Formats: sequence, structure tokens, C-alpha cells
Amino acid sequence: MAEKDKRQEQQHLNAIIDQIKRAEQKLARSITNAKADIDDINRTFGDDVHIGAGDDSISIAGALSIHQQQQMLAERNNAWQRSQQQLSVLQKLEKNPYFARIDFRELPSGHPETIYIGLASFTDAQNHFLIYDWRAPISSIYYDGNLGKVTYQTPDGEQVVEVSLKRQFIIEEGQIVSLFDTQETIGDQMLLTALSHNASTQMQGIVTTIQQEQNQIIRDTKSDLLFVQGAAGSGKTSAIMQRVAYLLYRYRKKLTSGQVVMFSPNMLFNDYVSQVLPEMGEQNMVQMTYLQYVARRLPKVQVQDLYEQFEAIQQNTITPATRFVSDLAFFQLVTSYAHQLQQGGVHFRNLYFRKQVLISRAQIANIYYGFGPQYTLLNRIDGTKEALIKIVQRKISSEMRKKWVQEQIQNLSQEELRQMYDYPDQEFKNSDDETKFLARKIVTNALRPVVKKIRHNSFINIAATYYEFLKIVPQLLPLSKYQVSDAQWQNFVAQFAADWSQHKISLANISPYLYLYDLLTGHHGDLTMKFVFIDEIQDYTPFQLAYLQYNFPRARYTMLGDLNQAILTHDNSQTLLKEITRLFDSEKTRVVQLMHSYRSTKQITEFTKHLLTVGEKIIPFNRPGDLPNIKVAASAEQMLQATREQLRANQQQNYATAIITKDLAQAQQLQQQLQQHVPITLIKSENQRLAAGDLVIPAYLAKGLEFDAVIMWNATAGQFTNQDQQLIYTITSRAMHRLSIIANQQLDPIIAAVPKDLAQWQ
Ligand SMILES: Nc1ncnc2c1ncn2[C@@H]1O[C@H](COP(=O)(O)OP(=O)(O)OP(=O)(O)O)[C@@H](O)[C@H]1O
Repeated sequence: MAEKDKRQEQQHLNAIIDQIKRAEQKLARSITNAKADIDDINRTFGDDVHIGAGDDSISIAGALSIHQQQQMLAERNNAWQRSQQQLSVLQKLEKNPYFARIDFRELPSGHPETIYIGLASFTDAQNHFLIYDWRAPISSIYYDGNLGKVTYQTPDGEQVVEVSLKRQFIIEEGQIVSLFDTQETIGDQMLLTALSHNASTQMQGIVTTIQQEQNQIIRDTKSDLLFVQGAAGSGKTSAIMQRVAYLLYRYRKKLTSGQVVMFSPNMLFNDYVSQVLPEMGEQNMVQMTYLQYVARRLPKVQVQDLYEQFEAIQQNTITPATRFVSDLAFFQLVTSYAHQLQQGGVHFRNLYFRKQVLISRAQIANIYYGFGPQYTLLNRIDGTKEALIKIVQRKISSEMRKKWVQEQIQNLSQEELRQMYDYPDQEFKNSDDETKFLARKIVTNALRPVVKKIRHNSFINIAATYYEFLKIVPQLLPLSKYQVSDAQWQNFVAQFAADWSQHKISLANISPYLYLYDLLTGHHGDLTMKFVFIDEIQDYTPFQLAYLQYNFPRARYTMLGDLNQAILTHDNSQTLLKEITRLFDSEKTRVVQLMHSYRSTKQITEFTKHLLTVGEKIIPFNRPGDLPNIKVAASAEQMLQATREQLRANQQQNYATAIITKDLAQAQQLQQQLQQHVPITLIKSENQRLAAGDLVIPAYLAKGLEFDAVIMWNATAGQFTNQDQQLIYTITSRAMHRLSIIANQQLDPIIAAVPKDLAQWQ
């Protein structure tokens, strides 16, 4: 490119930065003023409020004044926060205002235009766009098209333009480091630079290099279900973070970050992605794991956690019965069973008062089933609640005469008495009246917990109802059709009861349990949630997905996964997609396949894709690096030695290494052995933070993460089973720049089967 062009671009950049600086100063002044206003209002708050003379009540004028002051304060606070946010966006823009320029002409008869695209929009005093937000409709021509005719979507329909120039910039601290014109969608040069960086404990945004296939996902606004299947490292997670930012922009004023929820594989991962949106000037969405979501509904019961779940898979304790209750067929069975409960089958609990049965379960059942057949479950429960509360109210009068109440009245201290009165120095006709008043108060207070129990549906014994349901499942449906024998089913049911008696529940049972509870009590889910994102979909069961859909009935769903990386569900992963699409209207379902893999070097991706014998197509991005190296040591001692040497070699290249083990026990043992020689952090729980530097981490916690260098520990024959192909793929595909595999005496056969020329064998 001509020197003259470069000079002109730097001049243009300087002029823009000047304008940004001026806007920053203006904003900083208004922030200072807003802050002064807020302080002022706070200071004069007390003075302006007129307290009514003679008593403690506030006069109407005073109350109005308080209300006005509060409103004013809230407005100023909002304005102040908005300005703060704008300022932080401007500060980011000042360092790196834009990354692309497009010259184009609207067809058929527009005049030539030049636009610059950056992280956010920036306009001059006359409201001319100096920078376009990357999410603006026009910006999609940067991501989607080549030179020449390009079509893009606007809110008013399609628009065609003729693109004559696409220029990309790398700008650091206000200086153009490099710029190039490109014919392609996004020049490979720019992507290569982006991908060559070192891994970090925080995920980075990909605004400047979003690929065309990713852009389809980010800007989709039509689908109720957007299902993205993509190889390891194909940018699924990156794309959805960008998609959230896009949706918040596109639907601003109508959509808040609280109406977007993302279900992620573990909390470590939540932490890993937590900076992406704030870096783009947006607030984080709600983020949680499925386990957190269901477990918080049953705070007194211990739910099988991620670790136990993974161990169960490893020990092959996943039975045909567990698989069956994870299926859509079982979801439908729970749904239809709930209808049957209108006729009978709900179990109840006695309601107690002062250790005596106040309303017996038989009485409650009579009320519940006393309503006519036209009553739905919801009407039935509402009607029962009403009737129970009436019974409680009727008890008040008879209870007031009881001895315990009289005793309590006599034992009341002056202070307690004062608190019982409706207002200070309350007067009564006579002492009888006063005693009656106090007795009523005491009994009402004592009955309050019972009323609360009624309101919270505690009179329903959901565990017994669910248990009864499990017991009769074989009568409702031929289990043999689902490859479950009678004995296996009996075991499953017995296990539920045994777990429950110890206040535990398995992950397989918790979703159907809660679903039955929801149907019984008319809990209809969260109607305000507008977008639900589910990452690593392959680790969900169809039941869980159907249950999520039940819980967020008005939301649109984006599901991402790699069917090659199912480490918690194994065999059903290939059929999962079919099952999921059954849950949605096919007209509004879109399936996108991401085939390019960006994370790893070409050598690593070529190697890892051979670990999969069946699976989806994977095209490596052409970023060169070393061949993966495989070391088969002669003893456990030598394996450790080789690991230390590899760690050292990686450090010399400035690569942070993650040593990934099959399970937690191996990770713990290895870290202890290594720690005597080198500092290394053990990641043993999802509640930890990801530390910078070298780590030892079990495979199930490394999901979704990436590292400069990976050492796969103990890839010895016999450690992994035939079923572990996807686990091995997940481990090895975490490496960005270097992959090492270390085994003792004999290599795992899945790895040994990879063509010899794809690795360096030592
Ligand atoms: N368009 C892009 N520009 C720059 N970097 C990208 C792009 N797409 C993906 N990457 C990088 O590739 C790596 C992998 O991306 P990401 O973690 O989003 O993939 P994934 O599909 O979720 O992977 P996995 O399923 O293996 O967890 C990240 O370092 C990400 O920054």
C-alpha cells in the first residue's frame, strides 16, 4: 500500500482520536456535575422534609417532598451511571477507535461512501457517524461479503451495495501498527495475528475477526431454536458471547442483560468468560450451571455434583434405567401422569401445631379430591390452600381459650406487651377485652408458620408422590421397549428411596422430580426470560432440555455443542440433535454447522481429528506449529521426569501449560509429586478461579477452556476405555500451540492408531 495512503489514514485516525478526547472531556464534566447534584440532593434531603409537629407521622407535604427527592435522586443516579458507562466506552475507543474501513455505494444509484467500524458508535456534534458500531446493520458487510455486490439486512428489508474497498487496521494506543486491503471476508492475516497470542485466564472477544459462518449465528433474529454444532475450537463460545452483545444492541431499550441467561458447563467456565461482555461495554447476562439451577430449588437436599456425575460415568454405573428417565419419552410420561393425578395419587403431609396434628393428611386429601373433575391441578391446589387457611382461622377461637395461651399472657413482659399492641397505650373497655385481644394475637402469631407452610405447598408430599409414580411406571409403559428390565427398574426405584432417606438425590431424578412438582403446583416458569443460551449441549439429557424449555416458555434458544465432545452423556449424543429439534417448531429451527477450527495449530487439529473415528467434519485453520509429541516412558518415574522436562521446554517458549488428567484422583497425586520440584496449581473444584501459570486439571473441569500448551497425562493403555474417545478428544483439543502426550510403557490404543506422520513419537 502506498505510503501516502498510510499517512492519510494516520491523519484521519488522529483527527478521530482528538474528537473522542473532546467528547470524553465533555462527558467528564457532566459526570462531575451530576455527582455534585447527587451530593446536593443527599445533603438537603433532611432539611427539605417537613416532619409533622407533635407526632411521629410525616405530613402529606413531607411525604410528597420525600417522593420527589427520591425520584430526582434516582434520575440523577441513572444519568450519572449512563455517563460513566459512556465514558468507559469512549476510553476504550480512544485507544483503538476502529478496526475496519469500508468504501461502498448503495445500489442502484447511491453516491460513494466511506465508513469506519469499531467497538461502538461515535458521532460528531452534528450526529454524523464517525464510527459505526460493529453491530449496526451496515457493519455486516464487513463480516459477510467480499468486494463487489453485497446484500445486507436492515430493519426495513434487504439493501444491496457495491463494495469497492475493505481495509483492515491493527491499532495500538492510537497508532496504526499495520493496515491492509483485503479481497476476502476477513483477511487471514488478521485472524492469524489474533490466534497467535498466548492463552489467558480470561476469554477474549473476537469482534475484529468474526468469521462469516460465525456472523450467521451472531445476527440470527428469526429462529426460536438456533442449534450450533461445531468442532472443538470452532468459536462456538466466542460466537455466543458476541451474539449476546449483538442482541443487547439490536433490542436495546426492550431487552436487558437480566433477560438473557446462559447455562454453562461449570463455574470455572463462567469465570473464564466473565470479562468478554464488559470489555465490549455491555453488562453480563445471568450465568449459571444446570446443577445450580435445579439444586437451588431443593436447598435441603444434596444433589449429585459434577464430580460424582463424571465418576459415575467412568465407573459405568449409568444404567439403562438412568438413560430412560433422561429421555423425552419419560418427560411425556411425567406430563401425562400429572393429568392422572387429578383423579388420585397425590400424597399429603399432616400439618402440625404445637406438636399435635392440626389437619391430618387424610383430611387434606379429602379436601383436595373433594373438588369436582373439572378442577385442574392448579385450581385444586388453590382451592385446597383456601380451605386449609379457613380451617386454621377457625381454630383461632377455640385455641384462644387454651391453658398455654393464658400462661403466655401472664408471662408477658412489659416490652412484649408493648409490641403486641396495635399502637402505643392502646385502650380497652375492660381487662377481659384486653385478654381476648392478647390471646388472639398470641394464637395468630403461633399459627403463622402453619399458614406459611400452606402457602408454600408444604402439605404436599412430593417425594412420596414421585416415589409412587416411579413404582407404577412399569404399568404405564412397556419398559422393555426402552431396554430396561424389571429388576433394573426396581433397583432404580429403590436407589431413589435410599438416597432420599439420606437427603440426597441423583441428577437423573432431580429434573423429573421438580417437573412433577411444577405441574402439581402450577409453577409455570419464568415468563420474562427472552433468550436462553446453552453451551456444551452434548452434556445435557433430552429431559433436562425439555425441562428448561418448560421453565423458560417464552424464550428463544441458542444451543451450542460438539457432538464429538460428549463426556457426560456418551452414547446418546448423536441422537440428541434429533430429540432436541422435536421440541421446537421445525419452521423456526435453524441448524448451523461450524467446520473450521481456530484454536489449535494446523498440526494439532490434524492430529486430534484422527482421534475420532466417526464424527463431524473438521477443517483446521492454517496456523503452523510443532507436531504433537508423544512420549512412552519406561516407568512411572520416567513419566514424571518426562513431564517435568516438557514443562521446562514449554516455559522456555513462554507457554503456560495445563497438565490434563483423566480424573481428580490422578490430578491430586500428580500435583503433589510435581510440587516438590516446580510450582504448579491444582484445579480441583469448579468453584476455584483459573490461575495464571502452569496447572494440573482433571478433564471434566477443562471443558470449554484452552491453554497455550497441554500435556495429556498418563495416556497409558488400560487407563481409558473404548468409550473414552470423546474424552481423549476433549483433552487434546484444549491445546492452542503445543500438545504433548505422555504414557507409561504402552500407549492407549486410540492414540496409537493415529497415522504416524501426524506426531513426533519419542
Ligand atoms: N473469529 C475468530 N477470531 C479470532 N479468534 C477466534 C475466532 N473464532 C474463534 N477464535 C478463537 O478460537 C479459540 C476457540 O474458540 P471457542 O472457545 O469459542 O471455541 P469453542 O467452539 O467454544 O470450543 P470448544 O468446543 O472446544 O470448547 C478461542 O481462542 C477464540 O478466541
